[in-house]
Amino acid sequence: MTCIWIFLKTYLVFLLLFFISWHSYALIVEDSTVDHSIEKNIASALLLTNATQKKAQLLTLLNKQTVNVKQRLLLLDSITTHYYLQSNFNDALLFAQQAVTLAQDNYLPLAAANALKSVGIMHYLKADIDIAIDTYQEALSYYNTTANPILSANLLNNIALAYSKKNDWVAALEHFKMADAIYQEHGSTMDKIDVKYNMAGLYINLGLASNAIDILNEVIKERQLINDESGLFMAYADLVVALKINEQYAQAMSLSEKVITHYRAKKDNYNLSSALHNASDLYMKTLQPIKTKAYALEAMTLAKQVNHNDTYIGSLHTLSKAQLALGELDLALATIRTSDEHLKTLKNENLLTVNDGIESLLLMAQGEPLKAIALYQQFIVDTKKYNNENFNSQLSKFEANKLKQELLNLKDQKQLNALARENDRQFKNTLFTLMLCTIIIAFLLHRKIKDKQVKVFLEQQINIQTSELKKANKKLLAISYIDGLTKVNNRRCFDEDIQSLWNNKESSNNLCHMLIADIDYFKAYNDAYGHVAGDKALTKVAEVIKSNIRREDKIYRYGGEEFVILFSNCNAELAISTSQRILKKIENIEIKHANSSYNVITLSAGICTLNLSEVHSIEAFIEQADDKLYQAKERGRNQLCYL
Ligand SMILES: Nc1nc2c(ncn2[C@@H]2O[C@H](COP(=O)(O)OP(=O)(O)OP(=O)(O)O)[C@@H](O)[C@H]2O)c(=O)[nH]1
Repeated sequence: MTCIWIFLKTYLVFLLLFFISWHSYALIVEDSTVDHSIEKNIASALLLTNATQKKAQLLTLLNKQTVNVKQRLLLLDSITTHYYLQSNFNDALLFAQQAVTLAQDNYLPLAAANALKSVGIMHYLKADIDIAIDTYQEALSYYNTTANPILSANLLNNIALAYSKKNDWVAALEHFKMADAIYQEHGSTMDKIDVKYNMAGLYINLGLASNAIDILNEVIKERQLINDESGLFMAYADLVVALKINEQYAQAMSLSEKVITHYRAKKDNYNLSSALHNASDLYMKTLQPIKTKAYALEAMTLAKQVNHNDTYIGSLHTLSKAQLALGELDLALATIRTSDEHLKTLKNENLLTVNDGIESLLLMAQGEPLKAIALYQQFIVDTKKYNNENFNSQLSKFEANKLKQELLNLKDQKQLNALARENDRQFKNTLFTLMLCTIIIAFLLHRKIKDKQVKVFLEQQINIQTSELKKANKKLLAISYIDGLTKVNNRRCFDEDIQSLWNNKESSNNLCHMLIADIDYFKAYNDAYGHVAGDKALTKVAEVIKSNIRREDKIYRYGGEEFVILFSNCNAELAISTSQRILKKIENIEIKHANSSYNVITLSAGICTLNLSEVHSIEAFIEQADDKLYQAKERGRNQLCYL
């Protein structure tokens, strides 16, 4: 046994050592596949503050052969981010696309989805909205396989924004709803604020400025609370636009200056160009053409640098209006024509019409009335069309109101859902409590019923047992006073009866007599016929005595072959004559007794009457009777002697 134990212990220690060595070996082998110097270099490159140096280092590392897939993906992503921050969306797009190919070739769904999302963002920023949406959808299919709801929601959000950009409000709303549903269940506070922010964007696009203002003020408060500076300024920028639409110019302008200062400090030219464009538009609306021109020119320059097409075209338009207001007719005309070129490529009919109006005014001012009239006619035709579109836009505003209602319903629905969930929870709690109470009550009732049943049963049992016990006691008591052999009263019974008789001797007028009888030569009988025959003879004698006395008289087996009779309520003559008759009867039944001088069983007896003046104790009374019995024996047996 000890040997087996030692063997087992050694085997276990060996196994443990083997496991530790194998694990260490595996770690070494795994480590050897990673080039740590590359990891360190990537980390130090990412920490560089000089953008040019950073890009150069990242590109150098990307070209190294020893870079593994994971590191390559990290590098591509960092380079994409670098170009994005530089607002170089074309180059950012190239590197993001490389990351997509690499991730797809290596079957890395999450990395592929992330890279596709970057590609989508770049297309969006380049205003290639349809391609952006397709790319986002492709990324979404990857995210769905990675089962990460928040990533999917973020993408749905991006898709919604892209649809907003396309003025496809229904699709935008649909995607916002899908994203919102996920955020409500799985999203962080930040995610939920982002949904609000995007909803505000939708309101701006729908022309529902006051709704947008309300939501944006909420978003601003929440972003201030969580110190989300970049999100906060994006909300400020949108609030500027919403305030402008709502014609709250003073507020819009002061906020606009704050936003410009922020983006200038951050050197974020993309957002700065938008902010400058919004400001120039604001100044034009408040009839400040010099400021309008300055801001529009700066916005154009920056927008061109960062390929922000919308801002560039919008700024050209504002600039032309400012130039016209300043009387710079040639410059205004040139600006309008440049704007026309861009609008034609973008097929923006509305703005083209507006440009025509401005241009005809300019031609008239320049002394070219024929051209001006032709253009004006064109302007009239287009304006009609534009007015129609304006009507349509009114219609779409009507639609927008419906959408607004739908958005509010969505909000209400959310509250209703929350309420329903709360009600459901409360209902379940109540149901559970009720069930618990019911179970407890049922249990208690069951116990009570059972207890009652048990109690009744026990009571019945007790009653039965008690009555049986009483019967048994009665029986026992009766038995305890009866002689087992002869079935007449025993000595105990006699002792109690004589005691009670003695106790009542003075109060009662009862005349009482005691007979003591003894079978003659009974020893000889036993000797001759045996004890069984002796017992039978004893029983027979008892029977004879019993059947010859009155109901009020009592027979007792006093001991061995001796019997006592207590006679009550009778005179001495009756007691003596009864006794003599009994003796005669015994003789006459002729129980054969060869060793007796009478040849049959006989009785000798002594009888006396209780006389209180003569006897002073029970014993004395018994002694009197006993003396008489002795006398009967002395006189030859088979006879009665009395006092
Ligand atoms: N068979 C039987 N014998 C008993 C019983 N009780 C007492 N005896 C017998 O009764 C006999 C009594 O004998 P004794 O006291 O000597 O008296 P006796 O032989 O009757 O003589 P006398 O009384 O002088 O006539 C004894 O032998 C007892 O054993 C009993 O329950 N059954």
